[in-house]
Amino acid sequence: MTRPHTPILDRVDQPADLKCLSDAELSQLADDVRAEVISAVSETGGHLGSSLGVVELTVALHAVFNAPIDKLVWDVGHQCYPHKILTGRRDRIRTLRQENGLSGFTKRSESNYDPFGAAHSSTSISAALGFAVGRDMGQPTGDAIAVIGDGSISAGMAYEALNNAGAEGRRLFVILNDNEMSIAPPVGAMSSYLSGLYANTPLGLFKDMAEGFEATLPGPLRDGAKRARQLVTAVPSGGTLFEELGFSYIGPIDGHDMGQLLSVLRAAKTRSTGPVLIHCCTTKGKGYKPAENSADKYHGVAKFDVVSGTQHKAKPNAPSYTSVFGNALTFEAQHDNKIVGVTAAMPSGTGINILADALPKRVFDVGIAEQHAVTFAAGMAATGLKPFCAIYSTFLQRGYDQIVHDVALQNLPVRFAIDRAGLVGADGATHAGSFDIAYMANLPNMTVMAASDEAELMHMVRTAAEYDDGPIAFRFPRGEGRGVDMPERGHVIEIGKGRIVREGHDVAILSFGAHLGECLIAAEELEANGVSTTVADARFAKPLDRGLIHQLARHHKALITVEQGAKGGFGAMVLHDLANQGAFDRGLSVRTMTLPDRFIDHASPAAMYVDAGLTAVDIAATAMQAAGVIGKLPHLG
Ligand SMILES: Cc1ncc(C[n+]2csc(CCOP(=O)(O)OP(=O)(O)O)c2C)c(N)n1
Ligand SMILES: CC(=O)[C@@H](O)[C@H](O)COP(=O)(O)O
Ligand SMILES: [Mg+2]
Repeated sequence: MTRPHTPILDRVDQPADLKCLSDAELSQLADDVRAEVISAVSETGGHLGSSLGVVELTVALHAVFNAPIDKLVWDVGHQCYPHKILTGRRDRIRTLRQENGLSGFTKRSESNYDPFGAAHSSTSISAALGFAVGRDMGQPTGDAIAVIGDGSISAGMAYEALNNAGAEGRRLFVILNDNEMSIAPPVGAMSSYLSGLYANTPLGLFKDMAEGFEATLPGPLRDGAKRARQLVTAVPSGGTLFEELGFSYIGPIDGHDMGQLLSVLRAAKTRSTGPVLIHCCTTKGKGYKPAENSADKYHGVAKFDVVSGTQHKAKPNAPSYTSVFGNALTFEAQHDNKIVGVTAAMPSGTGINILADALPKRVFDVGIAEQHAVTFAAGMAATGLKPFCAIYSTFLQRGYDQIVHDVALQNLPVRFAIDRAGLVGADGATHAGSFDIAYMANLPNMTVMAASDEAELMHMVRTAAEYDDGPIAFRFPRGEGRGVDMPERGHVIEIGKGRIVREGHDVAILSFGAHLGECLIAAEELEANGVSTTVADARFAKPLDRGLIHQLARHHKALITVEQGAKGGFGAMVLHDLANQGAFDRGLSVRTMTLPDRFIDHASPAAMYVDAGLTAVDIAATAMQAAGVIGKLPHLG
């Protein structure tokens, strides 16, 4: 593959090297970095659009500030590829998101230029304020700079941080990277507010700032310039929300104009004593036409052809769980006008876009605001509506107190559609859906299901739609289904009832969720070793199918539970039940197979499950060991 010609970038190993470059060379460096990002991501896939949008900003920040003593905190971290290239990781940039390669996000263990890890949004201002306090209390820390996007600033945490930072009044820089995009076009009043801030101030008016900050400030009627001068003169005038919160506001500025960026950052660095917000306007996908022209601005892409922009996506063998969910929900909603869908800035990721296309008035995209999404759904449920709150397992963690306090405690029938359950692959540990079984199943009133295939998912959507007695959750993984036959419409499953999928008499494997396929493969291998194996699909972690568990416990030597989730989940529930029914007193041999008690690094999902010890071989080996059978696993080993 031809590598781009990058003469200036070739002279840069560390941010310190930028200090030797002229402003004109810094502009050329940005061009080189952009070419390198496009080339690298074409080979790895990843979050291209966001990274392309901050190329100039990244170069300017590293030219003006002094990382790693100054702390550059990237919100989400999905836009940090230019930062990685400039901070000693260029030699590994083509390993992005690959097994044993660079993470797709900032990660403390990867580089001391990543002072704070991320991947979930809206944490940067809080973390940067923490660094500012550390600095002021004598810790070896320089300036703290948070870079946060217009999508990410919609989350509650960002306001909690602005509120605190404004009151603290410490020197702190927040760069608002406003590209008028989240993953989807941004939603909400804050987004409109930000657009309004620069609607009447063409960015071109700030061009002169490239030649000198103070001397060339545009006229007094231009709000952004007025505020920039206010920073310089320290005369407060108020006006923007950020100023009301105690920040100096500068902007809007053109985030692709190196001259403007350098002037403003240098002035802010030299003069500010308190918190400053620099409103920087950028274009997601900047400088790569296929990205700029696409509806999602190439937010997240597969490997692609650089010339055409065509992505190399593998042909699916079965529909994705997400699309099965979206279609099933739409079908149910067409039959029940109380059903509504809620997403927190992930309409296509969750399949809620399918419902939105069919019934737009029945869908609510609340922005990146999972906590609000949950309580908002609870409010709707209290009126008799049937909200389906569709949130990835990992992001639902944000809304946990709301699940406990607003939903479960009040026994409100919110339906939680938990996508990306289990290990998700290239996004890695930050995005793994590891904990939801444990954190949902321990809640009074909550019903917890997991789909073992796409047909089961349809049944669970229907079951949830018709279940009104309290909150109910169903989880399903990222990616395609198992290719099973699907009904036209799901049927209602009896609450708390699992099913036997295969009958045997030595060992029972009780699967919860989408690892059923691996359990069935393991059963074949066990059979080949003379171990007759039952496989059951538990369907419910709560309420447990106690009758099924008793039956398996009584009629087998060993019982193995399998789940795509952390310890403390389904297996733990089964252990409690077995202990309390005295199964161990009768000598039953039990093993629980869960994700291990550690975070698993990014790789393909299959490789991550190997790392986790949750393959079909692992299941078969565990079952043989539990049953006291010595043998080999010829086909799998
Ligand atoms: C808590 C949380 N919810 C949802 C997401 C998924 N997510 C990742 S990036 C993103 C959009 C962020 O938009 P913005 O901050 O404007 O950055 P841009 O992608 O435009 O550069 C979303 C919704 C997340 N990472 N964290
Ligand atoms: C950065 C982020 O949080 C999202 O862009 C995420 O990577 C999307 O994941 P999916 O590809 O599984 O929708
Ligand atoms: Mg954005």
